[in-house]
Amino acid sequence: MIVTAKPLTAHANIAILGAGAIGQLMYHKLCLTGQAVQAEQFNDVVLIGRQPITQQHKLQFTDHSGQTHHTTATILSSDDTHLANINLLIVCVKAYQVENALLPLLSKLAPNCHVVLLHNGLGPHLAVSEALEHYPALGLSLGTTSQAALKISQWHIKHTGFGVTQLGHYCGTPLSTELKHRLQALHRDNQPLEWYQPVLPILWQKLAINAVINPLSALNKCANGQLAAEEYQPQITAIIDELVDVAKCDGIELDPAQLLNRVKQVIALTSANFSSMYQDVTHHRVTEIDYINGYICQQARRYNLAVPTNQSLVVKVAALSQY
Ligand SMILES: NC(=O)C1=CN([C@@H]2O[C@H](COP(=O)(O)OP(=O)(O)OC[C@H]3O[C@@H](n4cnc5c(N)ncnc54)[C@H](OP(=O)(O)O)[C@@H]3O)[C@@H](O)[C@H]2O)C=CC1
Ligand SMILES: CC(C)(CO)C(=O)C(=O)O
Repeated sequence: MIVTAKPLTAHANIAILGAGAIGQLMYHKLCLTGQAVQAEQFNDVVLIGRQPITQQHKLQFTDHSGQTHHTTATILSSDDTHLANINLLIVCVKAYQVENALLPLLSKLAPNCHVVLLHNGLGPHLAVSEALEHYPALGLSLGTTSQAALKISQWHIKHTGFGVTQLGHYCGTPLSTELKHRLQALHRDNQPLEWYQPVLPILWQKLAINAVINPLSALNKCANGQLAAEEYQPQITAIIDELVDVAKCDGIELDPAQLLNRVKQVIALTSANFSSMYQDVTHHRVTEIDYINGYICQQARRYNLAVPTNQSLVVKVAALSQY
């Protein structure tokens, strides 16, 4: 199916920062309706890339049924004046890229723009919410997705995994009902979009999943499913127990037994997957360890808690990343 985007107009009011795998997935999910006639109605989305000038690019999206869709997207440069029209900005860069990518944009967005952070790990929301204090009409929501996408080439992605996208308000002006409704497009292929208030407990739960699966799979060079083996269980329990203690000091009550069950469930559900950290290490890319187990350690320091298991995983993964 070919959907032709109109040139950028004042109607373009949703921007996705980070034109990578998840950024392009969100773009397609927000734009494509399966019917060209409707697709034009949803031509209000642009991507923000690293290019110094705004460009139009042909994108390809291979959906879960193997069908490839072609669209033309506007890739906005980070100093395009059209940023002033953006009232919903979905940030889809890696956790360690959020501050550099987002903070310089804040003064250029519509004054009532709502920002949504959608990355693995935790931590960038602290710096972002501090920066938002200078922009009282802006708002911040946080989220996480279990959808997955693979970059086939720079402008071609494949939808590789299904799952829930979980979002919730964090600070500033809440997301308008109209934009919330518009985000329901993310749910169009029956993958749940869930709203949480407060959102942090759900993000800590996702953090637990990543804090167990990502470093253990990277260090043991194994698929997620192998972590069900008996030999990993003491370490898994220790990672979770430490995380639960830190979260408690942060005001988040988590049930360690429930969390352990959830982690085991995700290990089983994603048994054939190689985690993103395993893949980052294999391809000599920077990992998100500082925002996963590293975030647990950072918060533990604030509360004078010892988290030796998480600390040793941070050190070991950092050492692995040097080769
Ligand atoms: N891929 C997946 O299936 C899943 C990913 N996630 C999470 O989603 C987040 C994004 O992951 P993913 O999409 O895979 O990562 P990618 O590296 O594919 O995408 C990030 C994109 O952001 C771009 N970017 C970085 N900094 C800037 C900047 N300053 N200005 C403009 N663009 C910038 C990157 O460009 P460049 O490449 O040039 O750095 C890249 O295109 C991560 O936290 C990941 O853990 C969660 C669930 C599944
Ligand atoms: C859930 C999990 C562990 C799936 O592989 C993931 O989010 C990741 O790889 O980063």
